[in-house]
Amino acid sequence: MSKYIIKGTKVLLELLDKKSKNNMIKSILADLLSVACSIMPMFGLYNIINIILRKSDTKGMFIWAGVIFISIILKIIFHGKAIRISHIVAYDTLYNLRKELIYKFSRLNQGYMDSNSSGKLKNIIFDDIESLEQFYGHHIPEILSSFLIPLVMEIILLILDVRIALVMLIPVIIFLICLHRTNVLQSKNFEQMFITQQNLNASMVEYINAMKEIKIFGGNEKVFWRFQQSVDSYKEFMVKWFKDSRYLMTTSDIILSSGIVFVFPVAGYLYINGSIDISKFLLYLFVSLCFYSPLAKIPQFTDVLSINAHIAERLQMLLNMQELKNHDCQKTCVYDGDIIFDNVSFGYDENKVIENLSFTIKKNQVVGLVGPSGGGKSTITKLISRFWDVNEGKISIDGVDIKEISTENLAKSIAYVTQNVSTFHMSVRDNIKMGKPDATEEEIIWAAKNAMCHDFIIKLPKGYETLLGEDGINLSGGQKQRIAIARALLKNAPILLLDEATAYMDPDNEEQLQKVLTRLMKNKTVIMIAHRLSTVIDADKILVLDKGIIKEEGNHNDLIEVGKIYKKMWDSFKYGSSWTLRNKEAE
Ligand SMILES: Nc1ncnc2c1ncn2[C@@H]1O[C@H](COP(=O)(O)OP(=O)(O)OP(=O)(O)O)[C@@H](O)[C@H]1O
Repeated sequence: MSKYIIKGTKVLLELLDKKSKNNMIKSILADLLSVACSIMPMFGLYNIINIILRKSDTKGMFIWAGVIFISIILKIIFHGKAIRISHIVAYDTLYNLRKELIYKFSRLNQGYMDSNSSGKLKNIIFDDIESLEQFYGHHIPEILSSFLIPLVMEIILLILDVRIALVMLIPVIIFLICLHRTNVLQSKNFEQMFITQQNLNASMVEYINAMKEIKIFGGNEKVFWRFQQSVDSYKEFMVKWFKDSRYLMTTSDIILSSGIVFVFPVAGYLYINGSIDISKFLLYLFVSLCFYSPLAKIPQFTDVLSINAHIAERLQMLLNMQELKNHDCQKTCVYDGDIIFDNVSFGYDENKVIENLSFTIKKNQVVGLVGPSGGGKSTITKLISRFWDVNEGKISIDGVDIKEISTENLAKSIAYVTQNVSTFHMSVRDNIKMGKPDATEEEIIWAAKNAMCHDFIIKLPKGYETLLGEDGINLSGGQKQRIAIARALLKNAPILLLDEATAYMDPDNEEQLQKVLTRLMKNKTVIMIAHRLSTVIDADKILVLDKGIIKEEGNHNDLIEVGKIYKKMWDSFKYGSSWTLRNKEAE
């Protein structure tokens, strides 16, 4: 076995918890007993042949036949037990790994989730982890018997006749050389295989997700070409790999099934020159028929083991990835003081999105963030929520660096409504209740009414019980946003982040909702990002952000008086609104 497989097997075993390790030992012990029971029939057969040849002791023959029968039954029982326990280990481990991984994802920098496609993440959580079942459920007990049965037979043959024992080994040696060479080739290719497989998976998900845009804007050929290219490169890679290893693979397959070709002439020669009697001759032939079949399973094991070992290493790397720094807060506190950006710099990659940014948002202040697209407005709200950690500088709430606040506490303190709201595959009521899991019916309806979604919810087929998501109802963008606002209202967190929270709504509804929000935002610290400037007109302070730098700061009237960027934006906004009105009037 190559070093790679040994190292990978070690990693696979490290992924087991203590209970599973103990169970694994039980499974191996049960399989060892089953191996002992597999050897017994050989003795029985040897004794039966002797009795037949001597034509004596027919009673003894039936006793040996009974021993063979009982050994077979015991083998079935022990092997069944070994497999049952190993499957408990397998599914416990898959469950634990999936749970740990999902928990890990929630503690990782959001950048990891963004830089990995959903296809890739699904691949890791579902396919990769599922494939480990082969190792834990089958290979641990079976691989042992595949080695042990021939090993015990070989020891017995060494005691009976060293010459036959050595001849038996010739095909095994050729087989092991081929197997080793195949494994070396495999370990060289595995990394590349995973990359091509992942590209294939990602391009397939991209193709399916982009179907809507393709239908509207065309470009099928270009996107399909990318998909086709990853299918082609996967095929080419696999074909080349099999081409390189074809002789090694076929030799290792065939050499074992032709083991008798080596044993038969040597045993025949020894019988003819009187070195062994006919019972030994028959026994050796019989053993040569059974000796090699367990070994034939080893290439399958090493194949799966190499894949599993590679997956296990990647999983371990992922599980050891650095999490967002997350000191547990000593007090059970909810942070609702001033939010201070102190010389903050941040970039998603090497390019800085925000540079040396400093500002203060006082407790219970309503602050509007405006500015050209791509200026870093959403990034500011994401940094406050710690989707990412700042590269330099410090963000503090209530005087505490947010890196020192447990993510749980920070999450309790913030309600965040984004442009792209996700609803979950559950009832409307449960979707709203996510803001406060123990909310009463009255509270849910209060939140829904204030977020202006009660009216459309009661018109849904099952009202608040209507299922959303894939097999349920699809809500419009504006309706989803109102559900998210209802969630935020229920949560009643001291800090409210609204990132284009009303962007999908029509102007009449938006205005109404804005009034409700203004009322409910009292006694909360609010950061509001808006392209429609009418939304932030009443804010205590407006920050005009461009290329990650605050260009202007003040309330609406101050900024109009300054007469620079904000004033220009306001004039364009007014012109846009009046243009719409004039056109409406003309209709
Ligand atoms: N996950 C990401 N990875 C890499 N770059 C990103 C990521 N998210 C945003 N950016 C980049 O960071 C910059 C600031 O983006 P941000 O979304 O904060 O701007 P914004 O002012 O909110 O824009 P908009 O008004 O269009 O929503 C942009 O150049 C954007 O391309």
